[in-house]
Amino acid sequence: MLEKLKTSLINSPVIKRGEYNYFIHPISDGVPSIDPHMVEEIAEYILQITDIKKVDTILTIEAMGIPVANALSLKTGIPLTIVRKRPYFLEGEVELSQSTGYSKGALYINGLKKGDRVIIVDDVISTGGTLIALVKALKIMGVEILDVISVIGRGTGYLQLNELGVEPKILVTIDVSEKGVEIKNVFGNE
Ligand SMILES: O=P(O)(O)OC[C@H]1O[C@H](OP(=O)(O)OP(=O)(O)O)[C@H](O)[C@@H]1O
Ligand SMILES: Nc1nc2[nH]cnc2c(=O)[nH]1
Repeated sequence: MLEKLKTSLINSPVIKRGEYNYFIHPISDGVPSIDPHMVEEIAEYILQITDIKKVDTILTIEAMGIPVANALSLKTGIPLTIVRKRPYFLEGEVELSQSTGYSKGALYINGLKKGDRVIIVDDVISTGGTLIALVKALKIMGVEILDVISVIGRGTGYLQLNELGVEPKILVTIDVSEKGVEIKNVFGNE
């Protein structure tokens, strides 16, 4: 399972962003181009491992969470809410600061209210900086997080989510070094 994802990940080029070994892959970068059959394979897999019935909206983060989250939204008919990188100044907008292994910035949540039940879908979890900030903000807002899914995982950042009471489901865990990408684990194959 997830053969297209695994095979393409193993061949991902790795560049330096500062000291950070950054892999380049269609799902996490849209580069070189995104194979819709790979997105379909991923979306199907996610629907097998998460209970989507009670979800009010699928929540993703601009930008590269969008392709997979949108595929899920189309397949399920559940609305898609995108956490953006620019403000909209709408009533109730929530700002949070995001940091990754190579960038810092602000994120803005609109369209969610207390009691909303969401699943968070993103493309990559690495330091966990993005999802930790988002989960903390959602808890303050009183939004109910039913599941957290990341297509690709690297490093140990996900462990800090455990401390927030969240067990992210990571479809494929990888190791990244200057030499390239290695597959460590596939979710459900434990
Ligand atoms: O676990 P972390 O260290 O936070 O890294 C994971 C985040 O990195 C990427 O976001 P980025 O801000 O690079 O934006 P992009 O999706 O627009 O590429 C990715 O989409 C994740 O949200
Ligand atoms: N494409 C890509 N996105 C990331 N987000 C956090 N780390 C990475 C990485 O190494 N590659």
